[in-house]
Amino acid sequence: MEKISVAVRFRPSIAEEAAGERQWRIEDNRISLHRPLGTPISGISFAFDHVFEQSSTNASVYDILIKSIIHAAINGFNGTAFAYGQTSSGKTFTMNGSQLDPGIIPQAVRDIFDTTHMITDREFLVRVSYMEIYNEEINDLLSLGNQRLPVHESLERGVYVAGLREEIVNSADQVLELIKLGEANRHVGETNMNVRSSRSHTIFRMVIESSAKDSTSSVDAIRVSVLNLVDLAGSERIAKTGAGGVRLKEGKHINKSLMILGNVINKLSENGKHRAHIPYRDSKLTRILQPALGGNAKTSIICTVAPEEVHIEETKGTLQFASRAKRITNCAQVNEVLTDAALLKRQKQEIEELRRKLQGQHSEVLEQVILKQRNDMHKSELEREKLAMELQEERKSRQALEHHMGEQQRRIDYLNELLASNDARKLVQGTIHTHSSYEEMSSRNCMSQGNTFTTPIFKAMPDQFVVKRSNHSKAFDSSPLPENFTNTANEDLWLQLNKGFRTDLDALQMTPNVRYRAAQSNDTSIGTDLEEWNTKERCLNLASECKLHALQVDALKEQYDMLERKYSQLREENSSLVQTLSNSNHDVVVLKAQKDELQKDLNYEREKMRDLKEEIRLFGLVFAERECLLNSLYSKSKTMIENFSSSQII
Ligand SMILES: Nc1ncnc2c1ncn2[C@@H]1O[C@H](COP(=O)(O)OP(=O)(O)OP(=O)(O)O)[C@@H](O)[C@H]1O
Repeated sequence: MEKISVAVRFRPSIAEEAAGERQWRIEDNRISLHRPLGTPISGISFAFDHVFEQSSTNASVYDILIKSIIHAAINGFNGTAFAYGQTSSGKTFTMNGSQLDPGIIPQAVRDIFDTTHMITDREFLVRVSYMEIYNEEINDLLSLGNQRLPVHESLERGVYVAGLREEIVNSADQVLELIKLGEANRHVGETNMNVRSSRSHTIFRMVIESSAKDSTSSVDAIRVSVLNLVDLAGSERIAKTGAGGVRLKEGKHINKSLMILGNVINKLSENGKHRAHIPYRDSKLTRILQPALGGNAKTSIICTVAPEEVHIEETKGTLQFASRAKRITNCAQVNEVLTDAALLKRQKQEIEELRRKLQGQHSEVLEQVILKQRNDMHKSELEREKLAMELQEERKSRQALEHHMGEQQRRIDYLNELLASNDARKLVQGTIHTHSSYEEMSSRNCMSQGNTFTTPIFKAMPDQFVVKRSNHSKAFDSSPLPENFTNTANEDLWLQLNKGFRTDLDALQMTPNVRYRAAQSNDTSIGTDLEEWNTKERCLNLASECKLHALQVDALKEQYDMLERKYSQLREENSSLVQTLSNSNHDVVVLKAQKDELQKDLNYEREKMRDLKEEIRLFGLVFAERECLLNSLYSKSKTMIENFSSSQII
């Protein structure tokens, strides 16, 4: 068990400090508020793991607070670092930094690649993703088409965002390019407080998998760690940011999710014994950060604050949040995976084989080929996963619809049965003529009543309340309550009562243009008629609802078929990728054989050259010997000739 490490960072003051203002003072990682005259204000003093002054750099924040988490992540521990604070207090500056003073994210990326390159006995696979939570919806910052992604949970993967693009990477520069792309897609906007205010929470995620290089056994564990670097949107006072319209809506979502984060931290900071339910599920942010808050991760929070007097209340709020966060304990452990959940494990054999064969041959180019193939394989895996999920959803909604339709059908059957028994009863009583539709029934009723239509009585009605249509319809300006208000109403009366609301009269047109008379409450056939009428109408409604559902089912079936097609297309693509991979394996084998042949020829030539050299050397030796012999013969004969000539002269 270890505590979350919490630091506070003051951003440089924007305004000149005026005399007579309260001030924050920093002493040995303790922050306290002082009166203008310098005396401390009691009760406003906080201690943290570290406090960074206004002049601090991102490099020092990284070294003191973040580096250990990054190194632990390389060794298999989950890690999270996030920046929390009011708007314009320097969160984005801390996470992203500037050209001159790179922030935590670029420093972490460089550190990861520098460190993993130095570890020679392990092989690493790093993948990255980048998402934002904007107005409580998750968007993929690396793929614009991936919006409103769902959060899922599984035993193997824990809480994860389904369908998020993940890129396998092998250099810091490559990751920094991806971050640039993501930054361009992030929601930012201008407020009174910040010209480039982050309007969403962003989570930059790196998954680091590693395995021992010399391990050949397929049951060896692979370490998988997840590193989240989070730049939260800033809490804001709507009055201060001057937000309206879109900004206001964003601000409400931001404040709400930060409030839920605060709730989670409050609950976690309570004494373990009395700890209540932790509301992780109340927001997407807390759900995704769940392992970082009271779970299996090493976590650092950097709380950024503004030093100005005008922000004292917000700063106090941030410091209180930070104090509570300091009490949270996490339980981080190395994550070792034995199943196929590790990507490295799934890809390892093929890639290893390829790499072994390609060793020494244009290695940079071939590394790129391997990386591309890794990414293609991973992408098609993700795509397949997404499609499988969509298929499952479709299946569920189809099942639900079919179930619903079945229910409707049962209800229709039941109602038909009811009707049939009702008809039978009436036949026995001899009071009903056969009819097959609602219209028939209506006309039968009209005819059987002469020129009058018996309307059912639901409650006790006042005598006979009769509506009579006249042929003219005029709009009236006022509706004085008629003095002679009787039980008989004609259109004029309706118009007076409704201030000329014609819609009511239009509705009345649905009934035959005849004089109506309310039925007497003692008419015994009315109850049955009403039941029959209602039943028929419900039948008609249900039938049309069924038709609609059938249409929906057809559309869903089509969509389902389309998804199936897409799924099988992807499978094909995947198998063609595997085929390409095996082709390139084959090419590598051929290349290697050619190289071996050439090597053999070269060796043969070398040997020949050595023999020739030896021959030349021997020849040189013989030549020198002969030359020596000749020289001595020459000098001997020369001496002899001289001797001979001198003996002749004497
Ligand atoms: N430590 C710092 N050193 C230099 N400049 C800083 C520092 N912190 C913040 N700033 C500057 O202050 C301004 C606001 O900072 P930033 O955008 O990082 O705030 P924020 O907390 O991310 O705001 P929001 O929540 O609105 O997105 C920026 O211009 C940034 O460059």
